[in-house]
Amino acid sequence: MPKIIDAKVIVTSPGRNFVTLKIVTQDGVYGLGDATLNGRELSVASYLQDHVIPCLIGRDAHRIEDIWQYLYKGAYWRRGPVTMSAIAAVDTALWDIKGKLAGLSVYQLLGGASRESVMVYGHANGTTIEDTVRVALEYQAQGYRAIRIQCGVPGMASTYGVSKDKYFYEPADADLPTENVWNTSKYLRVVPELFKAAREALGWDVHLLHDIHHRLTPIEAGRLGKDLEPYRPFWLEDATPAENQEAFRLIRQHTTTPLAVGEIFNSIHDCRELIENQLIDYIRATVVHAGGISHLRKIANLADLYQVRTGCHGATDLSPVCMAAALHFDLSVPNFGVQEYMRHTAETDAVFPHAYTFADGAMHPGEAPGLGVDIDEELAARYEYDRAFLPVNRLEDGTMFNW
Ligand SMILES: O=C(O)C(=O)C[C@H](O)[C@H](O)CO
Ligand SMILES: [Mg+2]
Repeated sequence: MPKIIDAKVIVTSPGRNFVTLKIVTQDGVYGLGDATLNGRELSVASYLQDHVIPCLIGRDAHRIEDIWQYLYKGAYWRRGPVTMSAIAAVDTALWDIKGKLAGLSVYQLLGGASRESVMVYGHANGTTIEDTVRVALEYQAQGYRAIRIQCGVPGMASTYGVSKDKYFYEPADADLPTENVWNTSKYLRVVPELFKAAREALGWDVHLLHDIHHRLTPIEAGRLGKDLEPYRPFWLEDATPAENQEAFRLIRQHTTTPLAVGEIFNSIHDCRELIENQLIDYIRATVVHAGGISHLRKIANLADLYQVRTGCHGATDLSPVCMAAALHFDLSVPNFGVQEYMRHTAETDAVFPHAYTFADGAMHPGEAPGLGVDIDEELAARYEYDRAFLPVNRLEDGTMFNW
């Protein structure tokens, strides 16, 4: 058996923080797993270092499911982003090892390709509608078939999804949380105008997506969904906070605009009712925050029964290790929908050399055995951890709100 003889956590910050688990087997084969939890990185690093790694040594790296169950049931304290990101890192690293030992890429182990490549969506953002449309046109010219559009809201100094750089969006921007201000009615006025302008400029052969980032009540989301129907959005994401899964029923009753949710979910139980009651169209849970490839497959299998498709989170805080794992998963699952793709910086790509590629608006994980992604540890060591928080959001009267 490929016995696990060593494991370590690598924290590096090539432009932003990443936590990576490296598991080494007795014959020198190693696997990588992403464990990055944006703004709370060191909690997962400690969970792995102090509580998981000691339990891995001596185990058979081939027994992925058994180790998953051991860490999940064995901890007694189930679920939660820290626990599930740590388990995800182990799971991902073990799939990487299994692929390397078999001489097969992970998607082959998952049943092989269900499609030739996976459609991705890029992020077009700008402070004005015109800026956003201009950037979206650039994405379209680069071959993207799906584009997320976000723009600034007149009268508000900042809003989610709008950055200074037109290509790189990095919300974890300060060593203490930045405070943003929010006004729902101003926002609700601008989004239909953005979609109208985007359809006029880009035409109808491109999918348009939008992220509400948990900021509306169900009835407000229903109204926005209805207002956007003439422009046929691909999806509206995170319309309302999803702790109460039932909340999506109200949105559903008012609009046929497809709904996506789940980037902050970490367990199948976070989305079971949403899926079984067909209250959503796309599930956005991802490898690193939802228990790894093994658990995400269970979510996708449940979703498939209800014609809910996948749309994995893929922001820059998910490292290239997670991106590779997501692409293997996307290529193999029958009910794939779309994959989010925010390019990493050149510094990040240098630390994590990878086999995945982008062409014509789609990506492929490549044929390298395992995940097809590595870490340059010497280079990684040059980028020290740099504390960074996600912003917080307040209403104009100072009330704490959803970011
Ligand atoms: O990519 C998205 O859809 C996001 O909403 C990005 C998140 O805000 C980001 O990943 C938080 O860490
Ligand atoms: Mg989102």
